[in-house]
Amino acid sequence: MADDQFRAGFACFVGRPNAGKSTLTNAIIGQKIAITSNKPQTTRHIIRAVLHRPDAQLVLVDTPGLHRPKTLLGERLNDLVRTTWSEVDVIGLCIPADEPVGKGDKFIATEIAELKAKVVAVVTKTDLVSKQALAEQLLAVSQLGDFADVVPVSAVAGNQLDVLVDVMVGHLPKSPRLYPDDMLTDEPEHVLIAEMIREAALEGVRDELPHSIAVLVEEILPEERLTRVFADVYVERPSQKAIVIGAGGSRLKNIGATARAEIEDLLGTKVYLDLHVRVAKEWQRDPKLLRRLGF
Ligand SMILES: Nc1nc2c(ncn2[C@@H]2O[C@H](COP(=O)(O)OP(=O)(O)OP(=O)(O)O)[C@@H](O)[C@H]2O)c(=O)[nH]1
Repeated sequence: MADDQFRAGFACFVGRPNAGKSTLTNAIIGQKIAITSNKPQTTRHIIRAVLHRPDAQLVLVDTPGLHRPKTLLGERLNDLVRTTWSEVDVIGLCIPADEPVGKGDKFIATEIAELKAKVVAVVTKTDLVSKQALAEQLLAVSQLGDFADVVPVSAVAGNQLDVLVDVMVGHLPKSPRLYPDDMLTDEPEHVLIAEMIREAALEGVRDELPHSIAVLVEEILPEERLTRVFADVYVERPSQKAIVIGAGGSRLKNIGATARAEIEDLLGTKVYLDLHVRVAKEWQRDPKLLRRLGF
């Protein structure tokens, strides 16, 4: 491949909560980097993952969903989303195949139409609908805006992912590589680890808890035979602390076991995980704590 033909650039997936953005990012990269959950709005950090090809380098940026800001956290998240949108070359607007195109999709489509990025409409979760329903959805989606392309995919079934990547790469500018060949993500390890713990802590808890949990990794200590990880799980109220810990500490034990297995995969060493649950009243409204938590 001649160097002057090489393409490289940034892309992100946007769409309403639960549209399948994180799952799609993971499926494309083939490694669990962004954090998925069946609860809306759990993606907190911008996580870049780099897809290397002989002819191109696609840098994926994961953003949280835009939503009505009710707290300082909500406002910061929205600022973060808009900043990201303005910096990428390609935006994949994700719309699930199994839900009608709605006001939320229209709102996002209109917002991103103003940007320099090429917009590719991505109809996600195609494994959930019939061919007929998919055809109708593709039509409805194409009427939503002036898209560079419309691509149906299923991240779960692994359908059309290569087509989507080809299309996105085609819209990247000609550019030399932006990152070294062996780099998959530029997120510091502690952010990935915090997300793994957060994801484990969210499993199976009530719907109102997700926004009340935050995780801060205090220390990562590599030793000869294992790595010690010290982390705090922040909740807003004592009642939430009780939920996270569970009867006799049983839930916290499970959270620790699940997260530890993932952290061991990430670090490639045995891990000793020290988890503490702390109550920080209204952490979502506390600028100092938000900054410590990386927002
Ligand atoms: N059947 C099916 N389910 C999917 C597919 N992609 C995502 N999902 C499910 O849809 C839900 C939401 O997926 P996420 O990837 O977390 O969605 P998101 O858009 O990142 O969500 P937010 O973080 O809330 O913005 C999860 O339960 C996924 O398992 C798919 O291709 N097929």
